[in-house]
Amino acid sequence: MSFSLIVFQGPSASGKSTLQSLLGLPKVVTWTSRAPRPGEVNGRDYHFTTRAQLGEMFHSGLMIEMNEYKGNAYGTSVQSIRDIIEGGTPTSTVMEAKGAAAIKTMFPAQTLLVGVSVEKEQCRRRLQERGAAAEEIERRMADFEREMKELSQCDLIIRNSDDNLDKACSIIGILRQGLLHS
Ligand SMILES: Nc1nc2c(ncn2[C@@H]2O[C@H](COP(=O)(O)OP(=O)(O)O)[C@@H](O)[C@H]2O)c(=O)[nH]1
Ligand SMILES: Nc1ncnc2c1ncn2[C@@H]1O[C@H](COP(=O)(O)OP(=O)(O)O)[C@@H](O)[C@H]1O
Repeated sequence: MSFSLIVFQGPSASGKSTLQSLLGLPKVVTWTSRAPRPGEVNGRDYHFTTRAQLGEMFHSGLMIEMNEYKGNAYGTSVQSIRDIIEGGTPTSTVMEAKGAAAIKTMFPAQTLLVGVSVEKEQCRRRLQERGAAAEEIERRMADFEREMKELSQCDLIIRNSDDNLDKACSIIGILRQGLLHS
């Protein structure tokens, strides 16, 4: 396996960040206009910024892609992806479907798109447990079916249901072995 960029894609609370952490590779820190959640750290979880600054960066050619998700803007810097492709050290990131497709189109041979699937009601419960407000939960659940369909663009799909975490961990373990020892 010669992939240098692993992109996790899936509905909100499907478990993208959980599987990304289990994979244990360096992470691309992307940019967002959304407010930090409790416990999130600027520069570690995201570069938190304003929509205006993100737009300026995009129009100055500093961003490889910028996409909208549930009323907030998200984007990946050109430099962060260039560093990975040139450096060759496997690195991971999480993205919504359009950004993931854009990166795959730009770097097809280096990018592995990993879809994360889950049942709708489990997803809703996880969002509730994460302490999201009811309105926020409904906003994030509104496109659940579409987001599940969009997983068809992925190279592989990991089912991360409540009863399947062990198997999901095993798949991530195999993936890690393959990425680090190829
Ligand atoms: N296109 C794109 N999507 C991103 C980027 N960074 C994060 N995302 C995606 O934006 C969506 C919302 O992320 P977030 O607000 O952290 O909520 P989450 O869905 O609970 O992880 C998720 O699908 C992320 O994978 C980025 O740089 N570009
Ligand atoms: N297989 C699983 N079974 C039960 N809970 C899970 C599982 N995977 C993730 N979670 C929990 O679901 C919540 C959302 O996971 P997270 O990785 O933050 O999702 P995402 O990054 O897709 O928004 C977290 O509280 C996480 O601990």
